[in-house]
Amino acid sequence: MILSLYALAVLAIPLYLVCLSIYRLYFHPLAGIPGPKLAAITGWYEAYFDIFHKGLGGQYTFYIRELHAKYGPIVRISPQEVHIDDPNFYSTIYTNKQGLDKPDYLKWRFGAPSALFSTPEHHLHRMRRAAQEPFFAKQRIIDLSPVIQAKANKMCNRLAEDFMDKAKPVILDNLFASYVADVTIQYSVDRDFNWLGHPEFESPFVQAIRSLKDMAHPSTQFPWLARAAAAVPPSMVRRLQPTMSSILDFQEDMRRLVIDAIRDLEKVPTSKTDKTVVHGILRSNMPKEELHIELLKDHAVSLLGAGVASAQWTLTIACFHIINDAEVYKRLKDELVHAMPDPNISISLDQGFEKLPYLMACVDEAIRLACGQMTRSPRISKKPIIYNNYILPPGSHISLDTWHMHHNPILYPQSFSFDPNRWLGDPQAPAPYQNRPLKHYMTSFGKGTRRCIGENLARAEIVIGLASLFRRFDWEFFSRSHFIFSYMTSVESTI
Ligand code: HEM
Repeated sequence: MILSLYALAVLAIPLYLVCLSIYRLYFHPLAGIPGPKLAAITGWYEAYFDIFHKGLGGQYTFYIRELHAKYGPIVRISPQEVHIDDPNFYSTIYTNKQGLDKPDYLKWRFGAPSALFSTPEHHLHRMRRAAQEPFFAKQRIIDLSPVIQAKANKMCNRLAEDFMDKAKPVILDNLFASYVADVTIQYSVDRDFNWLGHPEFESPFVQAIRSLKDMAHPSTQFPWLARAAAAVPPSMVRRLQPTMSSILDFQEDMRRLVIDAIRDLEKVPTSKTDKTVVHGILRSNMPKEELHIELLKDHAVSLLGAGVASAQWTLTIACFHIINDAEVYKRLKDELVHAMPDPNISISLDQGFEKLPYLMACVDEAIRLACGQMTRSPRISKKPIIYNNYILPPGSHISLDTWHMHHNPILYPQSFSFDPNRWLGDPQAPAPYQNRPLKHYMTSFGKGTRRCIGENLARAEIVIGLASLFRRFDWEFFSRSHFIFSYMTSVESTI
C-alpha cells in the first residue's frame, strides 16, 4: 500500500508539472505575450538570474534588457509578470490616478511585513502613508536641515581628525552608510546612535545592513525563507549571527521609543509639531489595530532600511565620478568656494544650495546613475491594462524599472557616463519625448502613490553631504584601480 502511494506520487508530480507548463504556455491569460518559453513556464528562470547567475545576485534586470532586444518592448518575464520597456508608459503603471496593488510575495522582501513599502493592498497602503507624509514634507525638511548639517559637520570633523591628518584612506561605502543612518534616525525618531563615531566608520550596524541587503534576492524568490528567518528567536539569532545583534538592539530601542511616544501623548495629547514619526502616526486618525506597538516599531525600523542603502549608494556614486573627472571636480569646487568663502560656514538649504546649479546637476546625475531601486517593483491592476495591441487582464503583474529608464539611449545618450551637463538649465527631453522636461523621465524615487516618501530628506542629506565634503577637503583615490574594481563589482550586483 505504502509502495503504491509512493508510486502514485512519483507519477503524479511530473504529470502535474507537465499540465501546469502546458497551461502556462498556451492557456494562461498572458500566453500571447512574447518572451522565453522557460520564463513563462517557471519562476526558477528568474530565480536563476537573481540568485545564481555570475555569482553576484540581482542579474535579471540586466538580462531583461537582452530579452527586450529580442522580443520587443513587452516581454513575459515570469509565469505571472510582464515587463515593459517604454518610458512613456511608466506613469500609467506607477500612477496617482488608480490604486494599484503590490504583489503579496514582496511583503517579506526586507523582513518588515507591515512597513509602507511592504503593504500590498492599495487602500491600506494609502491610509498608512497619509499618517507619515506630513513628517517628510519639504518645509519640515528645510526647518530641520540644521540637524542634517550638524551630522555633516561631525562627518567632516572626524575625517579631518582621524583621516586627513594621518593620511589614512577612507572607505566611502562605510562613511556614507554611517552618515545617512545617523541623519535618518535623528530626523525620523530623534535618536543618536553615533554610527559616525565608529573606528573606520565600520560599525556592526553597517555590517548588518550589508548582510540584510544580501538577503533581498533570496527573500524575494523564496518568501518562506524570510518568514522562517523572522520566526527564529532573537537569542538564537544573536548566537548564530553576532553582527545582527546591532539590528536587534536597534529594534528593541524602536520598541521602547514607541512606548515612550504613547506615554508622551497620554500626557500631552495635542502638540503643534511631532517629535518623531511615531508621534505623528499616533496622532493621526488611524484605527486602533494600526497602532499596535509591533506595527509602529516596524514603521520606525523600516525607515532606516528604506533610506540607508539608496542614499549611501548615491553619495558613493557621486564621489567616485566627481573625483574621477578632473573637469567636473574643478567646476564643482569653484562653485562651492565661491558660494562658501569660509569652508566652515555652510549655506542654508532653502536659500543657498538650490542656487548652485552645478552642485544640483551633480546631485541629479548621481541620483540618475545610482537608480535607487534597480530591480522591479511590480504592480497589479484590478482593471485590464492596455499596452499597444495587448490587453493585460486584471491580476497581471506588470513592471517597468528605473535601470531601463535611465539607460534609455535616446533620453540619456552615453548613459553610463557621469555628465552633470545633461541637467543644466532644466532641459526638455529629446524627440520623440520632447513634450516633457527630462526630469519627468527621472524615476529613481519612483512615481505615483508609492513614490519614495523620503525623497526630500534624501536630497537634503545628499546635497548637504556633498557640499560639505567637497568644500572642506581635496580628494584623490588611494588606489584608483582597486577603487574602480570594487566600484564595478558593486554596480554589477544590484538590488
Ligand atoms: C537616494 C535616496 C533614495 C532613493 C533613490 C529612494 C528610492 C525609493 C523608491 C524607488 C521607492 C519606491 C519603492 C517601490 O515602489 O516599491 C522608495 C520608497 C520608500 N522610501 Fe525611499 N529612497 C531614498 C531615500 C529614502 C530615505 C532617506 C527614506 C527615509 C526616511 C526613504 C523612505 C522610503 C519609504 C518609507 C518608502 C516606501 C514608500 C511607500 O511605499 O509609500 N527613502 N524609495
